[in-house]
Amino acid sequence: MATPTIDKDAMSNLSFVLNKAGDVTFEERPKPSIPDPNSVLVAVNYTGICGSDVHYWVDGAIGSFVVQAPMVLGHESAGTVVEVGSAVKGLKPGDRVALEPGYPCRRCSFCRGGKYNLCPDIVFAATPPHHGTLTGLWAAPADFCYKLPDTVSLQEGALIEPLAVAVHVVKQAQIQPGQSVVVMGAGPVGILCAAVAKAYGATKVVSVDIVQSKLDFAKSFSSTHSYVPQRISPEENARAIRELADLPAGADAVIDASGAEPSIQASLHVVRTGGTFVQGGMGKSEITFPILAMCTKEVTVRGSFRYGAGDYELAIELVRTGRVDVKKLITGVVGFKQAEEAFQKVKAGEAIKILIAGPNETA
Ligand SMILES: NC(=O)c1ccc[n+]([C@@H]2O[C@H](COP(=O)([O-])OP(=O)(O)OC[C@H]3O[C@@H](n4cnc5c(N)ncnc54)[C@H](O)[C@@H]3O)[C@@H](O)[C@H]2O)c1
Ligand SMILES: OC[C@H](O)C(O)[C@@H](O)CO
Repeated sequence: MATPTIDKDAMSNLSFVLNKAGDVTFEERPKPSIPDPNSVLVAVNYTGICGSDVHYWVDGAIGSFVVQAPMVLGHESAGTVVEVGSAVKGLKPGDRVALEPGYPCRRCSFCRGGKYNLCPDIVFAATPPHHGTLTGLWAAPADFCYKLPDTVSLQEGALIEPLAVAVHVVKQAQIQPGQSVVVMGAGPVGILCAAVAKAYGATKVVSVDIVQSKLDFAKSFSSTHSYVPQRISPEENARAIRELADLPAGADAVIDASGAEPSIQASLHVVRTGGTFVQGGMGKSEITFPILAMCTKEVTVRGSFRYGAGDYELAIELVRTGRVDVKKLITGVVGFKQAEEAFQKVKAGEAIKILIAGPNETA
């Protein structure tokens, strides 16, 4: 097939810029060029809104990451390759790609040890001071752009990022076929963790959330059971979850995708002796933690941060094979100029995932 000609000079590089907390503007920024022979230029087609984008928009900071200069938001994107560097193999103009938005140094002990998500010098889109992908054109290393199969749409491609987060969490949980999993939180990440756990062979997947409508969606998507925490102690909520799902010994694995202290506490009581707990949610930095339950049950406790080697590939494969139907998470798609309204809807809890079309997207 002939390579399509894409005129990058005719493209807009309109960007959605956060100036400071609550203050966003649209700005036509200088077009990036390919920085080195192994990089590509991508026209961004669709971008999802992550809770972290909303946090930066509302508070101007997440923990020690503070927006000190105007920053383009967004990091959940898919796009179309416009131009490739001279050394790039395997990608050509016109290819549709999911963008992995964090670029590690490739030289530190974490990168060399295969855990590049832990690289201290990673340049991560829309984590200050680095600009994000809510922009027209994006330059990226070619090996962090994943070609989408023909049957996977660009809109689905924008959901590969949160799905890769869930893939990483589930890998950390080391879920085996036939096991039971409790997922605290049924936002996009929790829902996707539940779906990936099911794809890994978990036969009981319990979603827990304080919002009934989120649980209704989780049940329709992949969970086998759901539970709304009551105003009782974490131990009592854990007991209720075990009774509900017929797990008298507790769950093999528990994943926190809420960041909420009470659910982290309940997690340590619902996990079985010798089970695994994975912290994926990012809430308060310090909490009261049931450390004796962890000790006496010999619970394996793991963190999970972003995604690493193989996670994007597996996320794409889960979508290609229909095991995780990410389309169902898309509440709506808005034009680029409606980005702020889309952020408002996500903040108000009116959407699971809203996609923002890129400024060059006409559909
Ligand atoms: N570890 C990582 O690399 C990584 C990556 C992306 C997101 N995150 C974090 O994962 C979490 C989930 O992300 P998301 O986009 O789904 O966010 P979200 O805010 O949409 O989902 C959180 C869910 O937790 C629920 N919740 C709140 N309190 C609860 C409680 N006491 N018990 C049970 N559920 C409760 C909320 O109702 C909500 O549905 C967030 O904390 C986010 O910051 C972590
Ligand atoms: O999906 C990736 C996450 O949103 C980011 O790690 C963010 O939460 C912190 O920079």
